Amino acid sequence: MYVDSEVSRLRTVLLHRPSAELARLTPRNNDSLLFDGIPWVSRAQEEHDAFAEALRSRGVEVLYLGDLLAETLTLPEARAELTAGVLAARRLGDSLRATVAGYLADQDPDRLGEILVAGLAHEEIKSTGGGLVYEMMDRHDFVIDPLPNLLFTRDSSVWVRDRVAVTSLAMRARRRETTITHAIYRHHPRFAGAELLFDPSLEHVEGGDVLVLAPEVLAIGVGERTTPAGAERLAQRVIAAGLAHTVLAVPIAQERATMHLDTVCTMVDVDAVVMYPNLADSLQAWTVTGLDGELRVGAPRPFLEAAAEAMGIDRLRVIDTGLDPVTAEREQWDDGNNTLAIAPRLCVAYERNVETNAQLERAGIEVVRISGSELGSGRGGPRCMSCPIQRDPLR
Ligand SMILES: NC(=[NH2+])NCCC[C@H](N)C(=O)O
Repeated sequence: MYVDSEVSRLRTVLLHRPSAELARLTPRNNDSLLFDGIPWVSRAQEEHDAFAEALRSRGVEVLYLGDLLAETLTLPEARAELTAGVLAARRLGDSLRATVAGYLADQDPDRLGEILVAGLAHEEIKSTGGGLVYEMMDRHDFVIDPLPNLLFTRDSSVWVRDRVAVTSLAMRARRRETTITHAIYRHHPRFAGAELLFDPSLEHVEGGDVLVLAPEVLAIGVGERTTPAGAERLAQRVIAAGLAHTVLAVPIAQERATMHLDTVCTMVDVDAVVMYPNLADSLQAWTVTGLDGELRVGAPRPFLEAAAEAMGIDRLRVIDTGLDPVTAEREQWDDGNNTLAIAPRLCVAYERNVETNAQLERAGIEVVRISGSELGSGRGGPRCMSCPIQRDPLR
């Protein structure tokens, strides 16, 4: 387990193959579950399988969150922890909580894992003892909420060198995701000895906001999901642990279109980014460094300048997608700027962003195109859907 850049050769990645949790989405709940549409589940799975295959065929080991979860649930301690995470929901009340506890106790690890991800509807359990909460619920109400955004494995954990930050997700619909990543990293033998850098009880930070620009240099977007306090806390942790010398806190608009820094900017080479042209010139950064155990905060300056200086390069190149503002806005919305680098100058992108991809290729970046007509309805691209666990060291 080791990640010290966004672009060096990718060896191992964590993905989540979407499944029954997507079938929980309806026009009544899709907004609160952070989807913009109702995906066709089997097509979304096909698209996701093609994404995984594109990575495997280029030598990347793909780990699936669902498999790791089922394996983790064979361990009694992990099982108890994950079950407790679900039962803690206050809205259950005592009698329904006891019913759900009994139901979960009867499930084998595979099925329990599925339930933790896909949730549980009222009609799927029978309460013998009645209870006011059970009686007053609609049969389609969720006793356990589904986690359709688990698809975006980027957000619930981040590796920085050999440590993992289990994040603190801001949106209610996603909070429980980190009980799963936390349990996997704490208990699964594959991650034995991994030290936790951050945990979900801390201030809000989401992985889509965290970019490892270069060894010891992080950029953290601050907006709808990551708060200034979250950025400060993560900066303090990585600097104190000697994992970074500089952290750039980058304000982004608190809007759905730009929910994470990686929706407007991702790296495609050791010194190049693809960036939403409508804000390439206006992005700013606060530079956070450490001195004698204290954090020092510099005055805000242009992001590209601050980044290049921290990275020790002359210039951070912006691949100029040359797009007119309307095309740029459309392709940004469809995650055109959300690429996943497999190696320097080799990235995965959604095929639908025709113009952005063409410009990337003109700039010498090889683009592996995947389809995302269904996957994209959750508003996330290849970077959002992947959590790199192992990359070759950059230098
Ligand atoms: N790293 C990312 N940009 N992730 C995208 C997450 C999309 C997800 N539907 C959400 O709203 O949270």
